[in-house]
Amino acid sequence: MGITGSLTPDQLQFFHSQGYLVIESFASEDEISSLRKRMNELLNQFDCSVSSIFSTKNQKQTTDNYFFESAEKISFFFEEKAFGEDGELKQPKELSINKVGHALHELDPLYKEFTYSSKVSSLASSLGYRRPVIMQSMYIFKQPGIGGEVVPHQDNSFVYTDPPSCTGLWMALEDSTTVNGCLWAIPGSHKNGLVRRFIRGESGVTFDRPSPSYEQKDFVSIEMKAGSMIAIHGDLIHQSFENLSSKSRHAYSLHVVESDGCKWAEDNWIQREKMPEPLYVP
Ligand SMILES: O=C(O)CCC(=O)C(=O)O
Ligand SMILES: [Fe+2]
Repeated sequence: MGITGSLTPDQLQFFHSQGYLVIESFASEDEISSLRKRMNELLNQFDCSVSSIFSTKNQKQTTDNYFFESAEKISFFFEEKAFGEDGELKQPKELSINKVGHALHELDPLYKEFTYSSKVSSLASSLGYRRPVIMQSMYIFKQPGIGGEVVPHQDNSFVYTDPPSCTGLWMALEDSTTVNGCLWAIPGSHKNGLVRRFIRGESGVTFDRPSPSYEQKDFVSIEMKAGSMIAIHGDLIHQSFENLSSKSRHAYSLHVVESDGCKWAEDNWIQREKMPEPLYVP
């Protein structure tokens, strides 16, 4: 298909030594505003009053099913702190959603166009993918005041193939700073391997091991301008803090895996009838 890589040798060297790489101005202002506008339309169409996530009977089962089914849908997940003690939203739904996922990149034409664009393919090609498949997409809001923390983790724990092959592609749709909850990572931590997996079993999802504890001093903050993309090695330890500021921190996040010679794990939380189309084939 003639996909050529877009990264320079210096950029690749940085990625391999540090476990991440920020690519500035990956998306244009027009692309960012149209992705944001489209998300606003999707949010307006979302009727949370009829949503099954408000059901009180069999809450765990309902929540688990909503999560599992989101693998092939455009589903909405609330911020934990979105609700008051009365169970009602404390602010409008647009300011209550934590994320939208996990098949946005396949089902929404605009998100699909961006995800399957030559720039995303070139980036995947640079990173060495032969037959890359985007297994999940998320629009992450990190809402003002209530945007929840994301505890230290490795993306390979959630998006596992044998051998591991996940890379996170996370694009800032608004400036992301230490004030509104930017990403933090332990540079080089991808060299220490995968520490645990997130497994789907009979009674839901669990981690197979407890999390190690990490020292905050080992993390560096990764501030990014709107339109910048970060590629995150699947074994890199990264996190983000709660957003207590008055500014949101929207991002579009993709997780890509190799489908040529790497096997999707049958105990990953995402199980699909049909794998998504690869970005390109060898
Ligand atoms: O958006 C965040 O704060 C974290 C997202 C993340 O860890 C990911 O997309 O892999
Ligand atoms: Fe992550």
